[in-house]
Amino acid sequence: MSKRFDLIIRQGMLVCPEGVTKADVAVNDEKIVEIAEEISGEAKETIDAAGKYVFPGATDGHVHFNDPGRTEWETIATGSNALAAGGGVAYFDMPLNCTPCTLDAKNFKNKLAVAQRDSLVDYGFWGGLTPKNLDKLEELAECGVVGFKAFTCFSGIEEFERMDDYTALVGMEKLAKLGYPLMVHCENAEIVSALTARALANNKTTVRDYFAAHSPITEIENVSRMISFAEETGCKLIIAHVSTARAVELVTQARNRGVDVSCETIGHYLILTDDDVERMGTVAKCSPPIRDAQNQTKMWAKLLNGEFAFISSDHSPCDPKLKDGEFLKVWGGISACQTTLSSLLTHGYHERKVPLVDIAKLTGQNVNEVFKIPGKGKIAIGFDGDFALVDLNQEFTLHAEQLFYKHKVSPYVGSTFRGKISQTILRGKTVFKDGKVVSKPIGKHLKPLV
Ligand SMILES: NC(=O)NC(NC(N)=O)C(=O)[O-]
Ligand SMILES: [Zn+2]
Ligand SMILES: [Zn+2]
Repeated sequence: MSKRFDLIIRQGMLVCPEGVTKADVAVNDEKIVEIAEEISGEAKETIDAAGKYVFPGATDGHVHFNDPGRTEWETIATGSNALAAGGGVAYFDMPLNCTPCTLDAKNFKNKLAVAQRDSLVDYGFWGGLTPKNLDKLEELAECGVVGFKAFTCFSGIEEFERMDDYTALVGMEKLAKLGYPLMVHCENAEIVSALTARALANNKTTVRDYFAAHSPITEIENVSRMISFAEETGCKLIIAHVSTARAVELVTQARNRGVDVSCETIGHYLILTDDDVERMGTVAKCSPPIRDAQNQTKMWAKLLNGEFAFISSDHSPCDPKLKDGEFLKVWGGISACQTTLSSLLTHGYHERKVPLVDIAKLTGQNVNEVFKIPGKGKIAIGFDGDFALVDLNQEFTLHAEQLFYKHKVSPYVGSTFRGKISQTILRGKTVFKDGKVVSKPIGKHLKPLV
C-alpha cells in the first residue's frame, strides 16, 4: 500500500543544518516524517517547490507586540500576521510594552489568553525581572516563560523599572538556581541619563545629540559588568540587541573562558548606519542606537565568525504620533518583524556570501536551542513541519501597504530586497501565501524544557 502523508513539499532546495539539498519533505500530524530525494506516496496536499528554497520557518526571539494593554501600538493578531509574512512561524514576546507588564503569573496568563485567541503562529513569552518582582520569578518559571528580561537603563515604560545592581545580583542567583537565562538590555543608566539631561538643558535634541548620549562606551561598560555578575552567579546571560563589535568581543572572550554568556543582535545593526538614521529620522530611532559603517563592517565579520547566538527583529512599534517630534525626545523602537529574513538574504547571503545554512540557524534553530524549545527550528525528522518558501533571487521593493503591522511604518519601507517569502507553513498548515494571510490563528504556546 502506498504511503499517505498530510503534506509533501516536492523538489525544493531544502536548507537543512547539514547543507542545502534538493529533496522532498513530508509532514504527518504536524511533524516532518520523511526527507528524501524523491518520496513515493500520496499526500492530502502537495506543494511544487521546484526553483524555490525551503527554509525552516523563522523564530523571532525578541518582539514587542504590546498586547494586552497597548494595542493601539500593535497587537498579537497584527504582529503575528506580519511575522508569518516574513517567513516566521514563532516568536518570543517581551514582557514590556504590553500593560500590565509580564511580571507575575497573573499577567502572564492574561497575555496567554490573548495569544491563544489571536496568534497566527506559535509563541513563547519572556518574563520580566525588575526590583519589584524578585519574589515572582518562580511563578513565572512555572508558567513556562522562555527566560527573563531586564534593563540596566530606563526601559521607556515607567512600570518596567530598571534593574539596579542589587536586583541583578539576587535575580541572577535565583535564575541560576531555576535554570533560566537572563537577557539584559545593557546601557549605562548614569551616563545616558546625565548626558540626556545635559543635552535637553542645552536644547540639543538632534539625532547626533542622541547618538552622543548613547555612545558606544555606555554599552561596552555595561556588558562587561553584566558578564561579571554572570560569572559570579553562574546565571546564563544573553546580551540583548548588541550594537557594538567591541561588546561582542567582550562576550566572546568571556564565553571562551567558560562564562555562560552569549549575545543577540538585530538586523538594524547589520543593515543601517548612523548616516541612514540621520537621513530617515525618528522612524529609525532605537536603543542602543545604530552605529557607524566601520562598526557595521566589524559586526558582519563577527556574524561570519559565529559570534552571535541569534538574530532577532526587536520589533518595537508605537503609535506614529510618538515618533513625531525632536529626535532625542521621541519613542525609541523600530518595526521590523516582517523583514528580518529577507534582509539577511539580501545583505547577508547575496552581498556578503553568508551561507544560507548560517542564516537559517541564526533566525531559527539557534533560538530554539538556546531556549530549549523542543522540536522546532530545523528541517529534520521529528521536528515541526515549519517552512518558509523563498524565491531567493526575486527582487522586490517594500511598500507600506504590504506591511501587516498595525501601523504601516518602518525604516525598511522603500528598500529593495532580494529574497522574497512566497509561503509560510506552520506545523504542516499554510498560514501565509502570495502576500495574504490564509489561516485563522493557530499558534500554540511554546514552553522550554527546563
Ligand atoms: N521599551 C522597548 O520596547 N524598548 C526596546 N526599544 C528599542 N530597542 O529601541 C528595547 O528592546 O530596548
Ligand atoms: Zn532593549
Ligand atoms: Zn526590545
